[in-house]
This record gives sequence, structure tokens and C-alpha cells, in this order.
Amino acid sequence: MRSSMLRSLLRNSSDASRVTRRGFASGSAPERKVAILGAAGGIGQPLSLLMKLNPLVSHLSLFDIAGTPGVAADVSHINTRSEVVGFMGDENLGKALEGADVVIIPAGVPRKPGMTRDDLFNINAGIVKSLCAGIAKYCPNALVNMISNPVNSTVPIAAEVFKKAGTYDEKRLFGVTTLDVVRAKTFYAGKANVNVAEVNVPVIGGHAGVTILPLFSQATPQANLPHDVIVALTKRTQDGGTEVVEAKAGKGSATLSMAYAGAIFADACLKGLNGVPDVVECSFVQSTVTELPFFASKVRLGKNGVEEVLGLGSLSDFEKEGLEKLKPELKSSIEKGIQFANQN
Ligand SMILES: NC(=O)c1ccc[n+]([C@@H]2O[C@H](COP(=O)([O-])OP(=O)(O)OC[C@H]3O[C@@H](n4cnc5c(N)ncnc54)[C@H](O)[C@@H]3O)[C@@H](O)[C@H]2O)c1
Ligand SMILES: O=C(O)C[C@H](O)C(=O)O
Repeated sequence: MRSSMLRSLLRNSSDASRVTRRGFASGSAPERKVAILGAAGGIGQPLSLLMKLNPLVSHLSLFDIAGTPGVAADVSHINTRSEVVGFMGDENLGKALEGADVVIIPAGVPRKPGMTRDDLFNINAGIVKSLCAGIAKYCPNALVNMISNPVNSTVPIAAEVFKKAGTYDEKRLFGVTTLDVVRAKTFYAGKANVNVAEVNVPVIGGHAGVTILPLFSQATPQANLPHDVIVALTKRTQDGGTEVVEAKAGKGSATLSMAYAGAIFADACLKGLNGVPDVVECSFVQSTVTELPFFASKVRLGKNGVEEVLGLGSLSDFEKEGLEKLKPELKSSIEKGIQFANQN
């Protein structure tokens, strides 16, 4: 789903029998339960709204440690297909998760100016670990969309929790890196002076600083931008999160653009589950594309989650350099997550 998503959702949401963008008749769409963990937060609330507008969702389950009754009551008044239920407190996690096809996790603390995403590890690692234990118990077959930072570590934590529970399926675990793609598209369109709705830019690696590697050499429509512009675009994409953190000046990090990106990725997962062909998005998944065990690249989504992890394609010399540069940091963030999950 591209930048036409909101227009498409708004058009389709009030009439479940209308045909969606890829020609899927939503009136005949299967029942799909989506659970959002951290639904009362800065990302959780607008993401709940966007998922309520998605005609592929039949049941929307909103979970948080506080505040969900209000968010659920509010969102539930929107006259779209899904039935909305709010759940609050750990004792209700099971009910929130039971039967979920897709679980989206934006639970945890966001950055303040001067912090790295890794500075969130100490708090968010524990939150993610306990939520994933719940997923293993109550909806082991769900596709998990991990938004909580540091994604480079929280995805490996989730994998270890699922392995310990005996429920791990690498096809069902995704780190959401869609916001990097959204940013790369926006910034590229501005410099290339092309219609942003037509732009595609793969972003590979991970989701923190230099581990975010946009492949502008593969951007379409092609624009042959000078090298110094590509360098600046790459840096801006890598620092996009920090740009928002600084602009919000202590009031958190990206929430609205993240909700948009999270909704695009969850929609792609639902389309894949429903058998829509050729659904491709970038995501941080278990991978053999490089020597690292997890890596973000283009992924084809299908009825079981990851259908195929696509290769990187041909890289410019600048991108090859960026790829080598990102590996040590990404490797140590992955190892930190694995170690945490196995020691705690
Ligand atoms: N992947 C990305 O591209 C991306 C983009 C933006 C933000 N993030 C990350 O998303 C996370 C959330 O950001 P935010 O701005 O929404 O923060 P927020 O503080 O506004 O909201 C987080 C929510 O999580 C809830 N929460 C905390 N512990 C919980 C638990 N155990 N179970 C359920 N809910 C729990 C809180 O009550 C709160 O409502 C942060 O870690 C942030 O860094 C990731
Ligand atoms: O930058 C952050 O801390 C939040 C998020 O990862 C982002 O990229 O906006």
C-alpha cells in the first residue's frame, strides 16, 4: 500500500462490499483479528484509528497497561467493518491476544533528545519479552509486527522468547522498518522533483542510525542525482528519527508518521495472509542475505507470512561501503538482544 493508503481506506471503509486497491472484494474478505499492544500510546492511538479504517480487519483488539477503555470506546464509534474491544492490564493480555492473526507492538518508551534507540533497551527489552511470552501462549500463529525500539534488538529478543516456548516460526516475525522507506521516498521525491506517490526506494540493514541504508541507486523513477545529494539524502534518512525527536523537544518521537507506516505494513501482512499476490515490503527479518542472522530487505508476503526474503540487488560503491559499515553495529545489537533474552 502506498501513499494513496489513507484515501483508499477512507473510500473503502464505509462500505465493506467495495473493492479495495488491489482488487480484493472486502465484502468477502475473511475474518481477521488484529491486536495492538501499546494501543493507548503516541503511536498506538493513531495506529488504532488507521487499523479501524482498514476493511480487511474484522476484529480490532486494543491492549495497553492503561487508557485502552477510552481509546477503544472512541475508535469503536467509527462506522467501519471491525468490532473494537479494549483490554487493560496484564491479566487481560490473553483475552486481547486470543485468535489474533496479526499482533502489532508499539509498546514501550520513546526517545528524548540526546538519547540513542539503544538507550531504550533497558526498559523496552523487558516489556517486549513479556508481551512475546503472551503471544507464544495465546496466539502462537500470529504474524508479529515489532515497532518497539531498539528494533535491531527487540526482534532478536522476540525470536528467542518464541524459540524457548517452542513456537518460533521465522516467517512470522517482522521488525517494522517501513518508516525508513516512507522517509526515503519523501526525501527522494523532494530532491528528484518527481511525484512522491510513484516513488519506490528499498531500505536495507536495520533500524538505527547507520544501520539504516536506503538504496537510492535503485530508486524509481530514476533521477541521476549527484553524489553529494545522495550522501545528504542517505544521512537525512538515517537521522530521520532524530530529526523528529529533536523537533518534539522532549515530547517523544515519531508517532503520526509511524502510525501511517505501521498501518501500511500491517495492511501488507493482511493482504499476504489473504492470498493477494506480489505483496512486497521491506522488513527486518531472519535472513541469509548477509552473514547477519537478522537483516532488513525486501520481503514477499504470503499466506504464512514471509514467502521469500529477496536479495539486495546491485549496490553502488557508496552503498557497498555503507553495508560494510553497518554490519558491526547491527551484529552487536542483535547479539545484545539474544543475550538479554537468554539471561533474563
Ligand atoms: N520502528 C519504528 O520505526 C519506530 C518509530 C517510532 C517509534 N518507535 C518506538 O515505538 C515505541 C512506542 O513509541 P510511542 O511514541 O508510542 O510511545 P508512548 O510512550 O507514547 O506509548 C507507548 C505505550 O506503550 C504502553 N506500554 C508500556 N508498557 C506496556 C506493556 N507492558 N504492555 C502494553 N503496553 C505497554 C504505554 O502505556 C504507552 O501507552 C518506542 O519504543 C519508540 O521508540 C519505533
Ligand atoms: O527515532 C526514534 O527514536 C523513533 C523511531 O525509531 C523513528 O525512526 O522515528
